[in-house]
Amino acid sequence: MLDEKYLNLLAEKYDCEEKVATEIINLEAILDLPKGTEHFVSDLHGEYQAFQHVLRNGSGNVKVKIRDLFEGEMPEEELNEFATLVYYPEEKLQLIKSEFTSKTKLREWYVETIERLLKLVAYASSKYTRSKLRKALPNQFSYIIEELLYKTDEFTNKKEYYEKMVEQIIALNQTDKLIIGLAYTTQRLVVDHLHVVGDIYDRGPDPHKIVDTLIDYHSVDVQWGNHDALWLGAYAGSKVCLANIVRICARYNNLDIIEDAYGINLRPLVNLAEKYYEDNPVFRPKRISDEPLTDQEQLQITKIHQAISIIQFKLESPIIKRRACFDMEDRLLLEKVDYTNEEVTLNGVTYKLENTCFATVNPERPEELLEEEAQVMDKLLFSIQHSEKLARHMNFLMKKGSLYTRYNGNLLIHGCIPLEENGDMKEMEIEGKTYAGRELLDVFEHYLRYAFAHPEETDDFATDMVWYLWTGENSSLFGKREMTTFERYFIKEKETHKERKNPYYHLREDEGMCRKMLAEFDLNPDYGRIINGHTPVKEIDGENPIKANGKMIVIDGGFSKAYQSTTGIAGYTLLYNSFGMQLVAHQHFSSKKEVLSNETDVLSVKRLVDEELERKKVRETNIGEKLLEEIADLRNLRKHRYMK
Ligand SMILES: O=P(O)(O)OC[C@H]1O[C@](O)(COP(=O)(O)O)[C@@H](O)[C@@H]1O
Ligand SMILES: [Mn+2]
Repeated sequence: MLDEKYLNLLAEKYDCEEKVATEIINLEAILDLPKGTEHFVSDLHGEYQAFQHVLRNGSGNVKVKIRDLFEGEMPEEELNEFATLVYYPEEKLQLIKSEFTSKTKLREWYVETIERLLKLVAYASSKYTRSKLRKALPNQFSYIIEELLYKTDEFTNKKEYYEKMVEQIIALNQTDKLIIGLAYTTQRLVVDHLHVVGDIYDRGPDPHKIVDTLIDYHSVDVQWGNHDALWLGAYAGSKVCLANIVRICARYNNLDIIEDAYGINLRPLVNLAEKYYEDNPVFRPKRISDEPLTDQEQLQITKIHQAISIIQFKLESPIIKRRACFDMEDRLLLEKVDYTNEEVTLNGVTYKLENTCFATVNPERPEELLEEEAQVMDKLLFSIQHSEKLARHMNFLMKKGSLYTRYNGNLLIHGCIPLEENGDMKEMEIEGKTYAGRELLDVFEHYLRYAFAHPEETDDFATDMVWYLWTGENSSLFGKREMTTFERYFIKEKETHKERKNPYYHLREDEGMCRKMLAEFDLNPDYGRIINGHTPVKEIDGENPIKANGKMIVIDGGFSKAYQSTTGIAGYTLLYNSFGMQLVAHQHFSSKKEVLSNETDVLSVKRLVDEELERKKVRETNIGEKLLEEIADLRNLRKHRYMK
């Protein structure tokens, strides 16, 4: 029985029996609609343009709908042109219009295009309620579009009615806006809910634009990646996380993100860098941007990259020392260095150091920051915590994000569930208590949320823990024994660069193991799957993203341009509609310009993961569960208030 207070509140909204009944009827009907389409993406790594493309074409879903409707009726080129119009309506309209020489012909094209778009919207919305469709329509035209969508079928003089309306739309110069609106409505309808399985940030140039897009997206959740946690950590007051994000931006020639997108003043860091550092080949920026760097610019970035890397290594030491439970003593590398001979001994082997830049390191106390370095970090932290835009973006990540998500029976997680070689959940002792599996992840998330809520605390356990999530052995986001950043910069021998992966990464090939992990998260192993990002699937070497008899799907295919040569493709995405699950492999995306002019859709190859035996309904989804609860409440209200 619901308590009286709650019933009273509910009765305020449904203040007569008819309203209660109407809502019950409405919700019951929704339960029998087919489940909405879920779209999964991961490891976007700042590649805004490529992300936009898969979002706009719904991982090929828009084209499928267009084909269903118009194949045979339109020749292939026209199909492609129409699809491109739906993806990039503003730009494509301009291109198409510029090719018309006669007004009458353009008018004919308008009439036909509007009609086609209306058909497409009607088709794409056929599994949704009218109210949902209404919400997806461009506000200023919703009335007209609804008239066109619904009335046309009912009247015998439908042709005339339709023509009259379209004629007026054209006469009043509203056509372009209407076409654009209908195109966006289609994009929105083909995907009901978007999951971003981590790593929005780092390596690529535009993570901030991706987050802006996600903020405006109609329905989305995020599973944090290790790179996202790094940004959250920086904002939450972790200086070592902050040093890392600046280092990665310098490494990939993306300091614009920090300076221009988030408005952070890098001057103090630049001054420090100019004072202590020279050119150094391993610290030259990796990413070649559209506008090549001048030698001067490249040199400056190279210096910044060294300055911030050394600060990062220094900042790691005290954390490792004060947090025994992180078990990272072997990462106290600055202290292991023999500064006279420029050597370091790791696991009993002595290696020569190359490309060193230890001008600010005091061999007696290597972890000590110079006064200037400390000031740089204080200033950087102050500006990062006062960037209005970053605050907005980080708050969004907190609101819509989590370490893992249980959704419609599946487990979505960026990295891993730390395991022992024998398949047991790996334990970690934190502040005197031992955790493993789901409990461990919940504790991690608790600390991250605590750190975020207390940005003024910079050296407390929770803040250090966020850095651990980036780089620690038991972190579900990282899942490797060590991050060999230091070795990769300073030691030539490749064996020192290796980062040993948690046994999870081979055990996940096993169906039984995946079932066990699903059960650990209270999901039904017969129906659920684990959806992972984080480790690039090397198609090139024949690796299969669908593992463990379909219980495990890894969708990091390399949106990140920097990684495409190792994966061989340009990313995977996953679609899950009422008929089942499909994996989409995307080929290299060159540019929006290329798509617009050649209408070559990025070739995407679909692979069936599984086909549902029966079409899945809303009733069987997370949303369905909520609706069932609402219905039960309403039935209660009906009984107690209206004695029915
Ligand atoms: O290719 P880069 O930029 O050197 O990055 C390598 C580092 O990135 C990591 O792979 C982490 O990033 P990912 O989450 O994208 O894998 C580290 O394990 C590794 O040390
Ligand atoms: Mn990752």
